[in-house]
Amino acid sequence: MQSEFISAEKIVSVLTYKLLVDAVERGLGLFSQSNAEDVADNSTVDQPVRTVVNISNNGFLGCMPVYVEADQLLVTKLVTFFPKNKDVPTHNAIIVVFSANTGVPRAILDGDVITTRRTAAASVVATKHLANGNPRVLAILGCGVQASSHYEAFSDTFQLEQVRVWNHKPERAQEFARSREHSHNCVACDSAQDAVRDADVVVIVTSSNTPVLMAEWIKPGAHINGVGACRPDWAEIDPALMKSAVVYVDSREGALKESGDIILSGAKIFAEIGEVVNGTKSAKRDKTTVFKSLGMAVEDAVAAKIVLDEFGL
Ligand SMILES: NC(=O)C1=CN([C@@H]2O[C@H](COP(=O)(O)OP(=O)(O)OC[C@H]3O[C@@H](n4cnc5c(N)ncnc54)[C@H](O)[C@@H]3O)[C@@H](O)[C@H]2O)C=CC1
Ligand SMILES: O=C([O-])C1=[NH+]CCC1
Repeated sequence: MQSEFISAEKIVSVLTYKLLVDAVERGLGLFSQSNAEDVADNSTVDQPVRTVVNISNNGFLGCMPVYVEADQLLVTKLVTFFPKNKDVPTHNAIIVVFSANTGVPRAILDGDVITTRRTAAASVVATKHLANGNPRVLAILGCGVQASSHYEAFSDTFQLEQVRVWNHKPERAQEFARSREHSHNCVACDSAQDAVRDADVVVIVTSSNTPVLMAEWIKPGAHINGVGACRPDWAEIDPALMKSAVVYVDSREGALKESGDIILSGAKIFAEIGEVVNGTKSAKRDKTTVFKSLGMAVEDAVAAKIVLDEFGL
C-alpha cells in the first residue's frame, strides 16, 4: 500500500472558498436527496451519524465515514476536539480516502484545513439560501479558528459593510479585529448583545456549553448560523430563540442525536438545508432563521475531492 499524504500547506493552496461553496452546496443536496423517498439512481450517500468516543474530561474522538456514490468517494475523517488545549489547536483531524472499487487507500489528507474551511462554506451556503437579501452586517461570536474561516468565507462571498466580533475574553476580539481592520470594517464589541444588534447575519462559533446568544437581541428576520455546541448536553443559543426561529439543520438524524441546541430546547426542525438546495423545502427568508450545523462527512468528502482533482490524484 502506498498512499500519498497531502499536507495542510498543499491543501490551503488549492481549496478556495469559491470551489468549496459550490461543492459543499452540491454535497448537502446529495445527502438530503439520498434520504428522500424517490432516490435517483447513483445518488446514494451512505453516511451514518458519527461515532463519538469520549476521553474522560478532556474531549472526544469523532469517526466520520461516508460513501458518496455519485463521485465514487469512500472517505472517513477522524477528528478530535479537546476544548482545553492551549498551545495546540482544539480540533485536530485526518481524512483518509479509499478507492471505492477496491477499498485500497488512495490518500491521507491533513483534516484541519478541510474541517475549518468546509464548515464555513456550509454556513455560507445556508446564508445564501436563508438570509433576507444581501447581508451587510455580520456578527461573529467567538474568535477562534472557525471565526477566522467564517470571516474569510463570508468576506469572499458577500458585500459586507461591517463585521462585528465578540469573544468571552475581550482581548482576543480586539486582536481579531485589529489584525483585520485593513481588509474590512471589522470592529470588536464589548458584549455579544452589542455585536448582534441589528446584524443581518450572526455566526456563533464558540466552545461554550451554555447559551451566549439571547433571543431578544436578534433583529427580526436575521439569519443565524449555529456552528458550535456539538454535544447533546451542550447549547450556545437561547432555547427561546431556537423555538421561535425557523430551524434548518445539516442532518435531521445527526441533529436529533448530537445537538443540545435542538434537543434541550425541544425546537422543531423545519428542514435540512440540502432540502432547500434541492427545492423540496422552502427558504423562509422573511422569518428569523437558524441553521444548526454539526458538520458532516459528505462535506469533508467533497472537499477532499477538490484537493485530489487539483493534484491529479
Ligand atoms: N459544525 C461544524 O461542522 C463544526 C463545528 N465546530 C465547533 O465550532 C466551535 C468553534 O470551533 P473552533 O473555532 O475550531 O474552536 P477554537 O477553540 O479555535 O475557538 C473556540 C472559541 O470559543 C470561545 N469560548 C470558549 N469557551 C467559551 C465560553 N464559555 N463562552 C463563550 N465563548 C467561549 C473561545 O474563546 C474561542 O474564541 C466549537 O464548538 C467546535 O466544536 C468545529 C468544527 C466543525
Ligand atoms: O464536523 C466536524 O468535523 C466537527 N463537528 C464538531 C466538531 C468537529
